[in-house]
Amino acid sequence: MSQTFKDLFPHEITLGIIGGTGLYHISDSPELSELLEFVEEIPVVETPYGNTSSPIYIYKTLKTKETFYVSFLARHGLDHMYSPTSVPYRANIAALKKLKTKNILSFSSVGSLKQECKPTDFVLPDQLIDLTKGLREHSYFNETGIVGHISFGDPFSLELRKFLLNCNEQMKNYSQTLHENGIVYCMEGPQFSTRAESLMYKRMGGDDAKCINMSCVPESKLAKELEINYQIVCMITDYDSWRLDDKAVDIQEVIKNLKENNQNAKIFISNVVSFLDSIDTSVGQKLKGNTLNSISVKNIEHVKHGNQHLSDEGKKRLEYIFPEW
Ligand SMILES: CSC[C@H]1O[C@H](OP(=O)(O)O)[C@H](O)[C@@H]1O
Ligand SMILES: Nc1ncnc2[nH]cnc12
Repeated sequence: MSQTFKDLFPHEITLGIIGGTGLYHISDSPELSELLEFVEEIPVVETPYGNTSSPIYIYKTLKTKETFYVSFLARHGLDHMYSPTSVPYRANIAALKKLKTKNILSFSSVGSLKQECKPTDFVLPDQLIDLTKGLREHSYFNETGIVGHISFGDPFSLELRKFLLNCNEQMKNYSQTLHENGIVYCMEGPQFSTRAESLMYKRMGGDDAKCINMSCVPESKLAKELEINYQIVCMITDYDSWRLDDKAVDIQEVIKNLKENNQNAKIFISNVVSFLDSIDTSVGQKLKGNTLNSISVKNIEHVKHGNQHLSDEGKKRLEYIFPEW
């Protein structure tokens, strides 16, 4: 049974976690069960953009001075039913916005484009290159009758990155290799790249080309449109297909490292949850108002007073994601 937004959770969510391939739950982790108490399961949420890909699980922190709420959603569904092209990205991010989510920490399995970035290493990219092919809905403005062009020069939240890097630095006993910046490419898939494509991406990004996945677009763009801080954590499973003396990536190669990566993801999450007291809760404020300011001047009147360009459906959708407008 799906649930409408009227019944959603009353508290603000400080950290909304999105799990990717292989990461479908966080409640099975011994590290996390000491830090987080399960509060509520919100069944698949019905939004004006369709249903979310999974229920949203809500937890509260146990060991922080202040109580924070943390949520978890599985990007591809609990049974991995949605391909990277068919994930209901707009519904997922809209539901997180409705839950008053301030920060999104998104996990993704990626191929490495650099020798030093080894399978099971993590990357916290600071840039992305969109290679998707226009098959996914990339914006909340489509079909509304208004036009918005948000700034996306910094696709990931600088403040959230700083907080995450700080958490990582403070965890002295944490041995996971984390590459602290670089470019993540997002391809359409579902097939992996050819060797020629893989080599081209590697050369195109030079030293900064770190990894490739199929899912941070449009997720990151939509989070920015809804003024939610967003950072992707890339977990390397393979060397993609640029190493000509090695075999080209296949799913068996990816699966080999999924278990270890997902265990490390849970350790990463526990580190972050342990430090939530030090998160700057005003970080989201920087994005506040950005999207309204990105709407073309002529359209502002449509938002405020409505007119023939704003359809009833468009209005319903905008009301869901931006009730403050
Ligand atoms: C299973 S390999 C390709 C698949 O894995 C990644 O998924 P996610 O980002 O959700 O962890 C990649 O983006 C592809 O969707
Ligand atoms: N080599 C690869 N290309 C795209 N997405 C991936 N996810 C995991 N490995 C990948």
